[in-house]
Order: sequence, then C-alpha cells, then structure tokens
Amino acid sequence: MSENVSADATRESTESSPLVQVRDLTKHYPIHGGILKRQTGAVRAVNGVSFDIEAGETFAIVGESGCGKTTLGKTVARLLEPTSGEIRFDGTDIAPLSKRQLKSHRKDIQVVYQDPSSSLNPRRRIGKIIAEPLVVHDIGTKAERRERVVEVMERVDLPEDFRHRYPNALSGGQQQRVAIARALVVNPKFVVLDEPTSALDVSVQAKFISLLEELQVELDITYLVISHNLSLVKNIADRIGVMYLGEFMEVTDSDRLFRDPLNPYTEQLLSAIPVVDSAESEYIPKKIDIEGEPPDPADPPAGCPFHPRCHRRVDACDEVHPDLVEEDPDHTVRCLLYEGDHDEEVLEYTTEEERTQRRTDAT
Ligand SMILES: Nc1ncnc2c1ncn2[C@@H]1O[C@H](COP(=O)(O)OP(=O)(O)OP(=O)(O)O)[C@@H](O)[C@H]1O
Repeated sequence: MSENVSADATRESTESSPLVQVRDLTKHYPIHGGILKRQTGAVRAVNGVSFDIEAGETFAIVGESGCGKTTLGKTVARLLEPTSGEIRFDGTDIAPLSKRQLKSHRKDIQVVYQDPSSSLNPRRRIGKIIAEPLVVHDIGTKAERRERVVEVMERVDLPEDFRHRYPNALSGGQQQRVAIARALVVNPKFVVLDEPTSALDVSVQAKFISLLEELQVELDITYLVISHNLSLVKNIADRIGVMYLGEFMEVTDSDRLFRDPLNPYTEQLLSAIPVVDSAESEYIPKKIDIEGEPPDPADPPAGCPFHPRCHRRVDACDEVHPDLVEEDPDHTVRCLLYEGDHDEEVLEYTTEEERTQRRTDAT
C-alpha cells in the first residue's frame, strides 16, 4: 500500500500552531434583481468570524437554522469561495487559492453531510462509493484501493460484504457509517461533520458519536461539528462557538458554556434543552421563551443582531454592535452587558417592564 493511503501515517503538522486558523471570514451571497439582474443586495450568511481549532480537537458551531453554520463549514473546507478573510490550514492560507491550487489540500479536508440518503449515490455500490476519493486523488492501484476500502469499512464497523450492496439496502446508521468511511479513506487531517446525527434514529445517535470519538483518537483527526442541537455537541465538542446571524455570540469550552453561559442567546438555547436529571446538572437554566424568528440575513437589524429577541436587552442594544470580547480567559462573548465602556445606568434596566417604567418616569 502506498504511504499516503495508510491510516497510520504520522502527521506532519506545523509545530504548536493550531491546525485551522480562521480570521475575519465573511461569506455573502449576492442577490440579483431587476431586468439587468444587477446585484441589489446580499445575504450576509457569515460576517467576520474568527476561531482556531487545535490538532486533535473538536470545535462545534451551534445555532438555529439559517444562522450560517453550513455556509461557514463549507467555506472553511473551501467548498465555497469566501467573500473575504483568511483560512489558514496547517500553516497555509487556503482562502485565496484557485481550484487547481486547492487540489493538493483537498485530501486533507473532508466533509460529511447531514443526510446520507441524499449524499450517497443510490446507483453506486458501497465499495465504489467509499473508494471514490481514492480515485479522485489518483491514490493506489485497484487492488490497493480495494484493500484500503475493506480496512476502513472494518474501522467503522461495516461488514465487508456490504461492499456489493447499494445504499438503499442499508439502515440510516449504516449509511452514515458509509459516509464517514468515504471521508476517512484518504486519511484526512480535518473532517467537517454537518449535523452528523440528524438523520439517525435517537437509538443509534449515541453509538455513532462514540464511533466518531474513537476514530478521532485512533486516526488523529480534527473535527468541526455543525449542529443546531446543543445536547449533542455537549457530548462531543471540546469547544463551542454559538452562532447567530452569521456571527459568533459566545465561544468557550464545552463545560464552561453549559456551566456559565454569558450571552443571553446562549441562555435561551440552553433553556430550550429539557433537563433530564436536575440533580446531575451543574447549571439549571431558567425557562426563557425564545421570541419570534431570527431576522433576515439580507436585512440585519442595526445594533446587536440579537437585540429584537433578547430578554436582557437595554436601550443601547439597538444602536451599538458589540464586539466579541474576552470576558474570562478562553471565554469570549459578544454582548453590551460585558463591554467595559457601557453606561452602567442604562444596564440597570434589564427587563421590558423596567424599560417601560423608565420611559414613563422620564415623561
Ligand atoms: N446558495 C445560497 N444562495 C443564497 N443564500 C443562501 C445560499 N445558501 C444559504 N443561503 C442563506 O444563507 C443563510 C445561512 O444559511 P446556512 O444554510 O448556512 O445556515 P444554517 O445555519 O446551516 O441553516 P440550516 O441549519 O437550516 O442548514 C440563510 O439565510 C440561507 O437562506
């Protein structure tokens, strides 16, 4: 077997710097209108996002549908061209690279999509599907590819004779293992997992997560997990970025996010998770109703993007766009309540009733 096919090849990653460094990444989708189809606006799906992922770490992005998670994941994997910003992968900024220049990095960065029933070609046999990336990257002879497919199928607990089956003969959990086998067959350094368990029955979700964790340790992989499901990422992520309208609202390690959430949006997301055993839980979120729907990313509100739905908003929130600031070591938050130069008087009024009372008092 040629060396670059071997799953046990030693990583040659850049010493001590994170495997992935994203800086000020922006992805806008242009909107065209009128007879001349001129650009009339843009969907601001990702707006100036920055984060690092250390080698071997799992970083998760969570947020409601439409907040830009998939766009961010696909842009970091360079399946989409960024509007601006840097994506440093293993020391190289891959953001400005052309398709041809990207070819040498493609093998190292793989993406697993949420719905295996649509991402696996129903007319191809499982063996061929898993071997696809080897063919695309021109790796190994036919016999070597077959050997590698069998090896990787074994690693994800798929029986070898499944090679001859078609995807629709497999269960959802088995199909998702085919999808992960296809990603792993080229021994990538970095795998983006977009809603990895959303198409799976609850009964097999935990098993699939354990498999991902085992593979990560065994094969020295770095994960970017995308999910709307905070309880899922709690179990798999080392660090979490909470995303809202194309921006990070809070970034910290998984334990701390659940123990000490700072941003009101994070509080609302946590409050939506049912507490199974309150005696076991360190943080019991108070019930907060999430008001309304997220705003249109083509027409974002002024000020803090979350202020129209925030239960802790203050007057300045509809004017001032807060920065992402480091509130504690390794715990950043975007919220005026945590910015040093705010007007303390304003911050006393944190509820709708108090705000109304304050206006009444002022007139
Ligand atoms: N190709 C595209 N062209 C124009 N707008 C797009 C395109 N893809 C996504 N969008 C818009 O960009 C915004 C972010 O979408 P994205 O799919 O990245 O969010 P998401 O958080 O992954 O949502 P979901 O969980 O529903 O997939 C949404 O408003 C979406 O409608």
